[in-house]
Amino acid sequence: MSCKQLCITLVAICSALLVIVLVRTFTLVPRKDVVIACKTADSDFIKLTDQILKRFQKALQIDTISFKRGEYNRDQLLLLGSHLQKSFPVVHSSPLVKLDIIANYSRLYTISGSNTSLTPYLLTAHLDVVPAIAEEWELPPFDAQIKDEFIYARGAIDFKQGIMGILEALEYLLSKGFKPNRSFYIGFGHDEEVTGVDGARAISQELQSRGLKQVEFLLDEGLAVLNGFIPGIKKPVALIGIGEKGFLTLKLYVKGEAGHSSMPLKETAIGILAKAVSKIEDNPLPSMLGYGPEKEMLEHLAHEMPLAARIVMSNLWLFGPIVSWFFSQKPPTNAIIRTVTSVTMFNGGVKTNVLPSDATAYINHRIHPAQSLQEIMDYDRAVINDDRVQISVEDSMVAAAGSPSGENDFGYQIISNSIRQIWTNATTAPGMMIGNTDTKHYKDFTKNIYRFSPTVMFPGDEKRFHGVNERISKNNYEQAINFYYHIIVNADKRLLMGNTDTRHYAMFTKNIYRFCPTVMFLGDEKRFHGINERISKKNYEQAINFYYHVITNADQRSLINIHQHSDEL
Ligand SMILES: CCCCCCCC/C=C\CCCCCCCC(=O)N[C@@H](CC(N)=O)C(=O)O
Repeated sequence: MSCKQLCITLVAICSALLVIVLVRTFTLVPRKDVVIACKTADSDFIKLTDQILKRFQKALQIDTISFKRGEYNRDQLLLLGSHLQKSFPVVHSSPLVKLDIIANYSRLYTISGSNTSLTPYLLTAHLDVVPAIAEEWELPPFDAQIKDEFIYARGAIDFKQGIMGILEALEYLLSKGFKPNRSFYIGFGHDEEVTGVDGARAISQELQSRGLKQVEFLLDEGLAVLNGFIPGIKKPVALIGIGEKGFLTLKLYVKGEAGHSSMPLKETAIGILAKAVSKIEDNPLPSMLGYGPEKEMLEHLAHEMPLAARIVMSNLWLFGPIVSWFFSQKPPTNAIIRTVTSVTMFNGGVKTNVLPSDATAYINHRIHPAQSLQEIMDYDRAVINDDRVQISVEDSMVAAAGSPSGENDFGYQIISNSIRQIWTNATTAPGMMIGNTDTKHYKDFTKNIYRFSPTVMFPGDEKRFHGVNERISKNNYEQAINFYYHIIVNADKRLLMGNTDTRHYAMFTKNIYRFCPTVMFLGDEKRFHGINERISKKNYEQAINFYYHVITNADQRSLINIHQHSDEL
């Protein structure tokens, strides 16, 4: 090949790449329905009254701690149960609501809708919390005191705002005479923090034993309304978890030889294990960017970014390695691109002058959906590369596949629209839940599983999960209640509203109307996208005349000149 031919080929390749890059950059724009913003002045806005605030604080003061599987504060769970019972009298006395206590502490509410042809949906949350080291907190973790408009308490964002928010919304709706069309379930597990095997699993079994085969969608705790977490985006980003990382907890064990510390061996069990753990920390797993839900997330968000970032994020096939490096720099973004590794426990030795007879460490991996448990085990074994370290699986779960997040996916769009009604300046996108939830116990009921917590977060707040100073602002708790209100109201519809092309014109006007000049009788609705779609000749004539009048009427300067027929002029 001559030099000239080489140059032409290179220019052709670069031009082709440029075209692909630009086409992707400007065509990846997600669905945006026109939603009616929820305003504090709305007649159905649920205001955070003193009473509502007090019962939330009371729920937070009850320390429903889970310690390990089967080990949780049973008395406190019962106390929380009676607090819910007292706080929501309408919910607990409504003929539309049936409550079952499952496995002694978990709660399953069945809310009966009038239209049995609609598939029910499921809202879930958990009653338990993780322990808290009180001395490290600014305010005591189980007092629920308020400072600078924030309520500080263990469970404030994980996840008693969900429990109380859902019940406040339902109490309000029922007290206003709400009678749902679509049935729904509310499941509150009591041991989510220790994998939900006693609570959520039992709720799921109860639903199965009732013959429930399918739910339309499931909404559980999950990602949040994030401010400043995603490089390049200033506005809040509400991420809806469509997938969930798996986990793998490995036990590393080294058998040593006890003896007198005055005559040490070259290496002790603790020393051998420390080296293994150190190698694990020094060798993070590779980035999987582009192979899981994070790809969809970045492609959804690209159009919100400045041009350079937009080009990069729309074309991960080309710029993946740069983005991987960038995302690796901070724990929250690092968590979404790879399987992460945390050494969470290390035990060895019994006395200062005794050589340890053994040592144990636990490694907790959160697994990216593109990787298998076996791959991670093999990786660790190769990195440790020391047969004296025995590796065994303590617990595991494979990652959950991505739930649908398309333009016509009912559950996803209901959640996305409800979010945008509350956080009107937020953009929504599918994401990957980096922690684990109770959703694993419900996966047989639907592939439409979504994980979203109505929690507003700023950088640094992620450390409050299971950490110190967990808190929620009063305003955010009010938003959480109203978010669940809208979920219940929106999900009660049969079909997605705004399922038309109008969303593509939303930027031009807020005056968007949807009407078909079609005469319908009961039963005709099945003809839409069904069989025997038809229109009468007369109706078609009416349709023509309807559009004639739309055009002539809209041609007026203002409403006063509207007339019925031209012969009336
Ligand atoms: C670019 C986007 C970055 C994403 C940033 C995420 C910021 C933080 C948002 C949500 C964090 C969610 C993590 C909390 C998990 C809460 C649930 C939980 O704790 N589950 C337990 C359950 C268990 N024992 O299996 C868990 O350990 O995961």
